[in-house]
Amino acid sequence: MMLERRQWAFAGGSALVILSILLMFLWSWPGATGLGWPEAIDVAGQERVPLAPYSAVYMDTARRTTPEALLDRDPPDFVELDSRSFNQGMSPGVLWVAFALQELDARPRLLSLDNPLFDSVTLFAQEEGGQWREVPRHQAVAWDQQRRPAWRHVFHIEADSPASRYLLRVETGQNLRFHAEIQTFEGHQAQATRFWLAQGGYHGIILALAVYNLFLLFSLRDASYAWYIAFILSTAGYFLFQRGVHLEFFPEWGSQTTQLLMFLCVALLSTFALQFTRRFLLMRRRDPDWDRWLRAALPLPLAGILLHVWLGTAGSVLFFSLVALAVIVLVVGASLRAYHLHDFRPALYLLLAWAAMFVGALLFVLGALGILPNNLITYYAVQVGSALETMLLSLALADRIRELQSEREILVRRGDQLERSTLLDDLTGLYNRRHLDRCFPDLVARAHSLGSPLSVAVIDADNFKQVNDVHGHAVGDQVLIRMGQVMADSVRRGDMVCRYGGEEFVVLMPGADEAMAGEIAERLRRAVASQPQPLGETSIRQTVSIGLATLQAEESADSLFLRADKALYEAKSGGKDRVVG
Ligand SMILES: Nc1nc2c(ncn2[C@@H]2O[C@H](COP(=O)(O)OP(=O)(O)OP(=O)(O)O)[C@@H](O)[C@H]2O)c(=O)[nH]1
Repeated sequence: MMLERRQWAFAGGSALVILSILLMFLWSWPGATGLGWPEAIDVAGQERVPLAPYSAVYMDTARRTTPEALLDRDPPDFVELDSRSFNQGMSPGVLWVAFALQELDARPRLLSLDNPLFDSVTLFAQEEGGQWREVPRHQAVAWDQQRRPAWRHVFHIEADSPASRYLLRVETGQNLRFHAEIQTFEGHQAQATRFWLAQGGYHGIILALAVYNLFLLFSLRDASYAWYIAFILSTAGYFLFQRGVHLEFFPEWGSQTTQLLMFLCVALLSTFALQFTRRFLLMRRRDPDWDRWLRAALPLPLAGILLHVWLGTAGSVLFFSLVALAVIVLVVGASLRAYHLHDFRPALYLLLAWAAMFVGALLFVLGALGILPNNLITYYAVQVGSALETMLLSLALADRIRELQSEREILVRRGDQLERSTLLDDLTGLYNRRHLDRCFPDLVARAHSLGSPLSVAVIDADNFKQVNDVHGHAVGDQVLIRMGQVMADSVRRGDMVCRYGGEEFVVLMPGADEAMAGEIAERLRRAVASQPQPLGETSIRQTVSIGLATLQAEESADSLFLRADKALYEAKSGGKDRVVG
């Protein structure tokens, strides 16, 4: 019984929700209406007046080309739109904007649209007799000083014969979003100047950073610089085409070519962003799991270009929006992982860079949706975000080099330590036999080539077995350590003292002839004998026997060593605690 009541409640609730959605849908469904004219705009004394608040907007899915054809239908079949922000997303038809103008003041006016990428934009004015005529396009002076129709959809509203009613027709296969203003010539000029300043500033920053990082690429030979340059150039390319900068120089390119170039730039910048992130964060080595996802996403942008013809403009916009979203999720995820999981500090700059771009895009979208005012800040927000992103990425690269260098230094230091530890004797800290074997032949060769003397002493502790037997191995070790210190202190700087093994030592004396070597060896013998190893109340006096030999002409290292060893044998058999050589 309980279960049944619950089922009823569930069904009732669902029905209520579905009903309210249906009602909301019907409520918001725009009905067909006749063409209504909004209140006439009074532009007198104003430099720039936005058109949106003073206009009525209609969607004509039959895509009629003239006002006569549009108004001919009875009952009318076009639909009045609620929005006054000229932002319809992907357009299902032709947008008609109706507005009326009050008598103009003495200054001529222009109607200017900020989006240059529409397929066709026409302005119609109603004559006294009721018939419609096409308003001529504004002839602008281009970069080559030639006058030609403005590429930015600008219409010349004649001052002497102001028509009271106007119809603006906008047709496009892409996003139907624009901002329109009625401007004086001066207002128009000021806007154009600001536009070129902003574009010049943005592309200047990108170019400067591209050149700077190109130098770094050549000197550091790190592929992440190449991917960075490719990424910022394709991003700049996107803005160049999106803003219509190229149309100033190539007005014949038109909206279709521009659209394709924009898709190409988005595909390239997505690919380069992925590659840059993979390389920058050394993902193949440090985060292979996440790297697999980035690699899997790599072919997507290219596929979008290949599928472009089949997808059409609307499909391509959707496809590339999804690709861009996937790329953002992947690169932000990779940066977060690098920072949090692997403590890679440069990833923080990367995150800041993506955040700058994201905030810029958000402001732009909010401006476009009419949630924020559609002003200079929101209009240029993406480009400002992109410029900030570019600079932060450049900082990220610098920080990364510093981080990698310090990592490398630690490795080198560790390597040095390792290298040193393989050359030194564990017990005494003197050089070990391996180092002696490596250096001895080199020193002999150098002595021969320079004609300088070289002597070698082979030293053996006397009766050392007794020390071990009487006092134990640990005390024996202490005696060996102390002997090593005393020997190292007794020789000259540049002489090399090695522990050859057990209680046997070797001293190489470059530059020491027979006499000098004898002096050094005698000093060493005396020093060892006169500095006993303290042991509780008493001490252990240790002596050494030394065999000496000095390099002869063309003698080999082996022969020199053998002679010194023989001399040691003589010193031992001669009574120990002496130098023979
Ligand atoms: N404590 C200690 N003893 C060592 C070490 N290496 C070798 N010995 C000892 O040194 C002693 C060498 O003894 P022998 O070769 O008989 O020579 P000796 O007693 O010094 O006699 P002579 O060389 O003839 O004067 C042995 O008892 C070895 O165990 C070491 O690293 N530590």
